[in-house]
Amino acid sequence: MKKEQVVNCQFSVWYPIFKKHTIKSLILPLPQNVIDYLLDDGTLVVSGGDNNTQHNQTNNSDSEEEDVQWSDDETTTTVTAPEFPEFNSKVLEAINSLGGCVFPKLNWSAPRDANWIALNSSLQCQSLSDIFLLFKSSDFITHDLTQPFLHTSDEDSPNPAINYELVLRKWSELLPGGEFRCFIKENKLIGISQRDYTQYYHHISKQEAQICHSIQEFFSQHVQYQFLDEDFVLDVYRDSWGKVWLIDLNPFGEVTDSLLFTWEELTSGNSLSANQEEGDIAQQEGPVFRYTTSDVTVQPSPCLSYRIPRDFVDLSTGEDAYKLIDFLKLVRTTAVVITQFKIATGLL
Ligand SMILES: Nc1ncnc2c1ncn2[C@@H]1O[C@H](COP(=O)(O)OP(=O)(O)OP(=O)(O)O)[C@@H](O)[C@H]1O
Repeated sequence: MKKEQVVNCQFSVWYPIFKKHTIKSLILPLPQNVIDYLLDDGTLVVSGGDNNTQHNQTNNSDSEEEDVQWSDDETTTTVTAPEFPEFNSKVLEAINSLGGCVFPKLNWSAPRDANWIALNSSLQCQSLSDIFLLFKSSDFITHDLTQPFLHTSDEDSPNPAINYELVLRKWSELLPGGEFRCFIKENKLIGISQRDYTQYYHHISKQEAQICHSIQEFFSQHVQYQFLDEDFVLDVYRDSWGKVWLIDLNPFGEVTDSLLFTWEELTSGNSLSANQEEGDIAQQEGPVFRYTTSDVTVQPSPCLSYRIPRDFVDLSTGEDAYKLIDFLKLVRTTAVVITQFKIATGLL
């Protein structure tokens, strides 16, 4: 996978090409001070309260009296949030024009690994502070900002310049059983995988031929030969009427999860073979379709390890589990207390 392929898979590159077949979205350039804020480790976020403000902590506060001590770490204290009034009003305007609820992304990634931190445990956002809370808690967002060209084969060539963007997509309730990932090589659809392979969906085994056919048709009518590259990965959604929508476009390579395939299989040049464990239909000249066929093969969710910091995952067994639960309760209570304090004192 070359750097150019990563550049081409940015939202702002593929969205104009496939606008008619995907969820309505708006793209806002991300100002440098917002990027700096997102990358600043010493700054924490407390969610809640007013939709227009975020509540954070930075170093070197001038307003010590208003501070709330949040941690023992001397470098981290609670102070008035940095404000980005101009950017904030652009974001709110965009959110309103998309119906009031959005799904946020950066150039490539959504903060899928951080939904556990949101009060509603969802990526649904109604304000800039909702977005900041998710972005600042997400390794996927940090990856976009700091190492977007990881796993590229031309790593010695200079990195292309990236204009960072906030992508706001109209919130849509997507049923996980309707999501599929398609692997396109040399402009041919070679493989389709159930996106959420951790679950068994009865309707997929019942309708495998129709699903495969509708995705193939969508691909050949609307996608094939339309994109800048001939190798890429497409995420699609088949709604309850059988209509297929484009959800996302990703680079064809290690940086993208190959789900029920392996990258070795996908890149070897050999035709994909049937897999005994998962549903797997191969039509002549058609893609191989893999899905989970029974509860027996169900696997743990790939995002499980992101819900809480890794050290806490280790703590979560044995007698230390109680300490972990107490700690998490304390974190949440502290966040609520800080928010209530700020509301009471007019800081929010
Ligand atoms: N507009 C939306 N409204 C609600 N949920 C959405 C929306 N867009 C995407 N999702 C959900 O979020 C998931 C991740 O979205 P998306 O593929 O855009 O993120 P990503 O970070 O690029 O993921 P990946 O790197 O795996 O491609 C989707 O599989 C879908 O379940």
